[in-house]
Amino acid sequence: MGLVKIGIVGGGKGGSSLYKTLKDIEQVEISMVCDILPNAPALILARQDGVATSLSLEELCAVPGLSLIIEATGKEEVRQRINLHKDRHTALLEAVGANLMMHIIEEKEQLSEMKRLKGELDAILNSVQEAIEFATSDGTIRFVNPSFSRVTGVSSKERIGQNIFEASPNGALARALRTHEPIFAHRSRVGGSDVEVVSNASPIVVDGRLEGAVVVFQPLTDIYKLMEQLQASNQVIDELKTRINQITTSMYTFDDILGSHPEFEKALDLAAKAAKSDSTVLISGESGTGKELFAHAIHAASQRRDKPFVKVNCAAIPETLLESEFFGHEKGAFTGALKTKLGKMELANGGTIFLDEIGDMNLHLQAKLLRVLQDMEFERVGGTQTIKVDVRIIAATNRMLKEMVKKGDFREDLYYRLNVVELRLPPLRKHKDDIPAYVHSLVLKFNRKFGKKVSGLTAQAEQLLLNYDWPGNVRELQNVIERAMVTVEEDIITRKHLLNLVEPPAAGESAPLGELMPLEEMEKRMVRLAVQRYGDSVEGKKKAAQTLNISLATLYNKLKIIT
Ligand SMILES: Nc1ncnc2c1ncn2[C@@H]1O[C@H](COP(=O)(O)OP(=O)(O)OP(=O)(O)O)[C@@H](O)[C@H]1O
Repeated sequence: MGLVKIGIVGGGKGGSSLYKTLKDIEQVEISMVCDILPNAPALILARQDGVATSLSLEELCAVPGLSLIIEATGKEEVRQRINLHKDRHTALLEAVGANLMMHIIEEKEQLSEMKRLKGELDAILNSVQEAIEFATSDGTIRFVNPSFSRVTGVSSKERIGQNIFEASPNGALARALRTHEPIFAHRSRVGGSDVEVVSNASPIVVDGRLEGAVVVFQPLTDIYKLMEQLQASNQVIDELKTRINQITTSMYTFDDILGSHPEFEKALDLAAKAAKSDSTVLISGESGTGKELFAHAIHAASQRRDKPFVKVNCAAIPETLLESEFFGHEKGAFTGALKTKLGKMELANGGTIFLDEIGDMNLHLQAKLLRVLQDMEFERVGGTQTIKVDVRIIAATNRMLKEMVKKGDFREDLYYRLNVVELRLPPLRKHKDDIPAYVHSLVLKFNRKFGKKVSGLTAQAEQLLLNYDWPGNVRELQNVIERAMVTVEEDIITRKHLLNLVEPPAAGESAPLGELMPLEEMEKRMVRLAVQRYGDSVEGKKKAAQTLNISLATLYNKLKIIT
């Protein structure tokens, strides 16, 4: 269809509303608008749009090719004049007819808009997972979406037309209609089905009048399923957190171990061989000789290097918890066991477990550990299921296990089971030749840490270190060098920086240990000596307290009095 060219006569209220409606219709071209008043509203609009305007009716009638003239003044006289001047092919539509036509156009537009909205709404309602039901104010059910039938098993055919006050009188929809109030998180069964649901319903009020209400609901099973999934995910997260906190990979390798004294080299060779096998290793040596360092290095050089390295300090775990620490526990196994917890054995699966201070493990647990070493099987505390693991054992002790076996404090069978490869680390006093190399590497390390440029030690200072007996071994040497590096202001460590650190305390406190002195004085000296030896760190203080056979808290109290 070609363009319908229209002229509008009359630019008042009627003319301008006609103008507005017609100008948006694609097939229509408004050729001209005329009125005797230059500022008639339709004329202003037309000018804004670039549409021709005129003050003369005759001029409008003369526009060539006009299909239609709409007379919007409602005046008989105007109609007659148009008839007189218009081309005989041009139709004339009077205001009444024009209004009717406009009304039809508007209705048609509204209808197509409603159709579009309905299409969109249908698509939404049909695609949502939640069930939706609508009822009018008298309770007649008018609409259910496909999810409604999926959730309840009741077809839309069955449901639509029923009355909600009979079908589901206690449901959220009926309540919203009764109370005119929204209803939230309402739990009920859908009438006509056995499905328990959680619903939200809202009344629909138009111009203050209740038109109906709509309910949206989900079956409880879906919500339970989600909750279960959430709980399961949380449990996995918790377990992973625990694992991450407890598992470390080995932090040191053989490259971090210094020492070339023949006796020390023997230990290194044996450790390197042990790393290639899967055998259990028992590392013995005084405190601070590097037992843990060796354990790390063995793991790092073994086939298991990419698997966990889990350390258990057998002396630090309270006896009552030792078993649960090792083997884990089931939820509710004892008061405080709020959830299932994996033990160190399970955490170390595939890797290495380092049993530090093994000599401090009680006999009951020794028996259990022996069984585990033999079968690599155990049960969690409070559990019945046998758990099988593949773990390499490295144990360490600074106690004379053999002596303990003789006294009956350590199981002989366990001792032999652990002692497959025995690695004895010599005390530092037995390989003092290595001291210069240790010192060199420590000076480099602390230069980096403290931002200093210390080049080394004077010969006298070095001699002082070589004369000392190093009861705390390499750890004590580390502490001494660290303290000296903190105090040194020059670029070389001299004897004076070390004196207080490696010699018995000066004047007043200098009585050799063979001499008698007040017990109180003796205690102070021992506390000082222990902290000097093991260092100021918490770990150092723990060891000092352990060696002095007092609790950490007591050690802190004594230090407060001394300083
Ligand atoms: N041969 C070594 N080369 C370099 N550093 C060493 C050596 N031996 C020990 N160390 C260092 O000394 C410190 C103490 O070592 P480690 O903790 O391994 O001793 P330990 O024998 O396990 O002590 P404890 O029995 O008190 O637990 C660590 O910082 C370690 O890195």
